[in-house]
Amino acid sequence: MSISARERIFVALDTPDVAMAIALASRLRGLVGGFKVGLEICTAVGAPQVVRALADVGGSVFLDLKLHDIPNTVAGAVRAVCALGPAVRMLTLHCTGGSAMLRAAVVAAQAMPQRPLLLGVTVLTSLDAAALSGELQVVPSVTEYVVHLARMAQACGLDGVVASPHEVGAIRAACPDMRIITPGIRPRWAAEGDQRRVMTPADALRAGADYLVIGRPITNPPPIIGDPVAAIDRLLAEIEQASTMQ
Ligand SMILES: O=c1ccn([C@@H]2O[C@H](COP(=O)(O)O)[C@@H](O)[C@H]2O)c(=O)[nH]1
Repeated sequence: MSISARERIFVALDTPDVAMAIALASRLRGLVGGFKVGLEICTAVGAPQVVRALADVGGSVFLDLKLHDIPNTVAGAVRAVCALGPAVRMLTLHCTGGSAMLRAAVVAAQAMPQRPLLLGVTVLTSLDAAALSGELQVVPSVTEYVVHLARMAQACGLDGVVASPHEVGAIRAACPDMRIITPGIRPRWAAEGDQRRVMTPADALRAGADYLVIGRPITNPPPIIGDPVAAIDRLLAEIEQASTMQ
């Protein structure tokens, strides 16, 4: 069954205010595929509270905790997330935690009655080639390193990876069965901000991304666009227009 562009969008609810996040999710439910919650709101109020509140709204939850610790600790955190129930559809962990950590996460999840998809974060979309080769001293190119991490994630049993849209083609060629989730999505009318490896929603979907994570362009759109609902309408119109021009 093919998935619509709308269903491929997860809105990043980056706020410490759970009431505000839930109000926005209630407004946007049905217009997008689901909601991504991460470090800001989960640190402010706790992941269980956030997940339960979003589940009450009826939203599908992408829990972007970016777990990165020793295998035993990550396994425990994965079990705790699994216990939150089926509302959590996806969970992230950093590939750079290494294969022992990734395998421990998979084993822990598989032992639970239900589990979310486990996604490995490759190279953060806020990093560019200069940061990777300079301050982080990573020798391969961004794409080579992302593909290396994706292959490792696949070998460890993860379900997919998080990467920039620029690496989707290379990941797809190396790991055809892995789901690919792309943040770093910027329509032409939205500010890049701290993101570095960005692409428009239409181009990211054309590149083959399975899901797009979009935060500020929807939650805080520029005045010429209007409010979050108008931003989604505009994004979808641009995706539709690009597909008819192909
Ligand atoms: O490499 C990554 C991994 C995760 N993210 C998260 O996605 C959203 C993007 O929000 P925008 O406002 O659209 O920039 C945010 O929650 C990040 O934590 C990412 O950007 N890059």
